[in-house]
Amino acid sequence: MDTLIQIRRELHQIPELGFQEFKTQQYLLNKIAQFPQENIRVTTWETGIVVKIVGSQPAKTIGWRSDIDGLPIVEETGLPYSSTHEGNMHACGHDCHMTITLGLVEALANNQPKHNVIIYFQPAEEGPGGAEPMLNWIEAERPDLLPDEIYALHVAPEYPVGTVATRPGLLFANTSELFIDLKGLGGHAAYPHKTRDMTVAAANLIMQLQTIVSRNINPMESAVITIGKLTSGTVQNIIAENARLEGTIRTLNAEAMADVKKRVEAICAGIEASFECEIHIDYGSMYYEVNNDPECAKKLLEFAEQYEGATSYECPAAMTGEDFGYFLKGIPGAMFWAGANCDYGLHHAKINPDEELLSFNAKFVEQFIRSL
Ligand SMILES: CC(=O)N[C@@H](CCC[C@H](N)C(=O)O)C(=O)O
Repeated sequence: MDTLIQIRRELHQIPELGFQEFKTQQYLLNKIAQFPQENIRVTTWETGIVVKIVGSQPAKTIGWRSDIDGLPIVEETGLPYSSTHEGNMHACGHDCHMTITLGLVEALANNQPKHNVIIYFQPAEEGPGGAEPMLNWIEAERPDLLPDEIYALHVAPEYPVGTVATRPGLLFANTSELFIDLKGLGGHAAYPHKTRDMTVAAANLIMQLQTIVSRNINPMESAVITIGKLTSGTVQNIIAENARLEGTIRTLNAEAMADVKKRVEAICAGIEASFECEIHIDYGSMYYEVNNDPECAKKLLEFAEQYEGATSYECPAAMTGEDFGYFLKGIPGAMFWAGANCDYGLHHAKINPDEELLSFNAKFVEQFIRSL
């Protein structure tokens, strides 16, 4: 079996949530230790790793970032190399991102690049966010690990393998997590008039939250409010004293995010009054938008145009979030969608990327970095 496919399958079996990527970190360190070490400097931070490859005649430093965490999803692919961590799955392709990046490190370790290259294996992209604290550590303690420009990819199930899709400017949205706790008064299912039912309050709240996008956001702009999880009550014949909504907000700019949050708070105040309950809102972690440097995005698209087997595509922006946005806030660079050709989308329990994407992108990224 192709080495990269084997690596991807091994990583696929050990998905770990943000800042718990202990086995993943050890796996990556073991692999990196097998590559020629002369030009490699390895540093760890939390569950992440930074690898510096020293260039032969460095005039600049190029960065490449891979995220490393999995998601809390029960895998349903039925694959023989399914997750062995029950309840967790690499359902966002980070197993592929890590594999491609290991392929890149190996190639650069074997054949020294001209410029310095710094590789970031970054924890906790799905949450609570590893990029911002990793960058804070680098800026405070290891400024020598800051690159002059930086790139990253994300698998895209909807595109064929070989697709390199990106755009100058905004690629991914601003995000904010959203956790809402409701507290009322529980009691016997047969005596609703003596209780304050939080299942009914939560149901009303969800429906009212959906009016923010349809009634408060300018139709010429865009926003998303998704409640991905609702928990309420304890058993079928007790009225729920507590309920909790867990979701995410997506907008195309920071101002729209502030406007949406104002409406969330106003609607919650209304629910408190009408259902006689207490509501607590927690915005969890927020990700800065992924805003590609126009020149860097152009370089990627132009390189893909002339690269054999690649399809260069200037794609529309998406409401996905990515804490790679924090890297791009201070460093010019770009992210691209890498075609993964599969039937199920990101965050689905049956997602199964076409493994052809591994060797294609490992080579593509290596050649692109050498071209800079
Ligand atoms: C590429 C991707 O799917 N990223 C995640 C990032 C999640 C950020 C945060 N936990 C949130 O939900 O707001 C995404 O869901 O877009």
